[in-house]
Amino acid sequence: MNSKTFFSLIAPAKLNLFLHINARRDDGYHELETLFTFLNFGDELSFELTGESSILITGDTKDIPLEDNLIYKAALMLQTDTKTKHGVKINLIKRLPMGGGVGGGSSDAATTLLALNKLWNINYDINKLANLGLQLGADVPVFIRGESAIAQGIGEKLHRVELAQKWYCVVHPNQHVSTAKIFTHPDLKRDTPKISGDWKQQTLHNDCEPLVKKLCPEVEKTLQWLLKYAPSKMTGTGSCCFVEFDTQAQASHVLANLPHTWQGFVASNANISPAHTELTAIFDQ
Ligand SMILES: C[C@](O)(CO)[C@H](O)COP(=O)(O)OP(=O)(O)OC[C@H]1O[C@@H](n2ccc(N)nc2=O)[C@H](O)[C@@H]1O
Ligand SMILES: Nc1ncnc2c1ncn2[C@@H]1O[C@H](COP(=O)(O)OP(=O)(O)OP(=O)(O)O)[C@@H](O)[C@H]1O
Repeated sequence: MNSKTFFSLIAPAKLNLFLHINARRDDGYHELETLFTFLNFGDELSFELTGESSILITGDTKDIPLEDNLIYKAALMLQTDTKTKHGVKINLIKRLPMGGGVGGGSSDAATTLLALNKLWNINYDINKLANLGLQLGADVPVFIRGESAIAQGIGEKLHRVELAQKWYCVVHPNQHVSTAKIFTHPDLKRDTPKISGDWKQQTLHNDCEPLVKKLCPEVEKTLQWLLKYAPSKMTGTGSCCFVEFDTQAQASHVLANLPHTWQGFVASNANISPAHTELTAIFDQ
């Protein structure tokens, strides 16, 4: 089979290394400042040109109705926008916890847009794809652009940053936290001042963490447990928590001791999204 009409791509996890909420806008969305890094771990999507115009999704779609699945929504959006006659069969292997704050749904959507842009020969530039992606979720543009970045605005204004390579042990406390529920909660802290000067010199934190700990004691327990090994943090609106190390061995040691009630994984971070690295290897070499 032709490797350009049938190929697999990762939809990597992201971590928010910090997340400051500065204000609430009139439309309910929040102005924030957050540092995104990508992990070398994620869902796996395969794309096959079928010769028909339908969009078929198979694999670990769990109980998400087709019309709500961000993979389907992304494919349909691109098909409608371009009026292409092409269709696709997409298979999903799900490894990222849903509602875990590691951006699984957004990353699936971004990988779908990046892949179909090539498979259907559309050739939209990254700006156009990122603008389309933003309609699917605030986190989609960073996955489309594929560079570790500080995000501002509602998450769509991205400033590229270079981060040192680290190893992370990411723990999912078996809790699903709804992003919308956290952002609409009256107790969410929404007034952290915008960072002025070099962000590396500042005290950085996640404004969602105190509220999620209060609403979800299992997250509090996870953060406490991880503290035995290193300073622990929560990503996004939770529920995943993580610790950072210089070596794989240190991160793997934490995972090896993880209580059985929780799941976790170990991964290094990447300044370029592994989805982009894989796509370049398929199409540009
Ligand atoms: C918190 C983060 O995970 C940080 O990476 C993201 O900003 C959330 O991104 P996302 O999951 O793609 O979010 P969306 O699907 O666009 O929005 C989910 C819900 O979160 C709230 N939301 C999201 C992003 C933002 N900047 N302000 C918000 O208030 C809105 O209530 C929205 O209804
Ligand atoms: N392909 C998909 N994969 C995961 N979730 C999906 C998908 N399609 C739709 N969703 C819906 O999106 C919701 C959020 O999923 P996601 O895994 O992106 O959450 P998250 O990791 O908390 O994201 P974020 O950090 O962006 O808030 C899920 O609860 C699910 O109902």
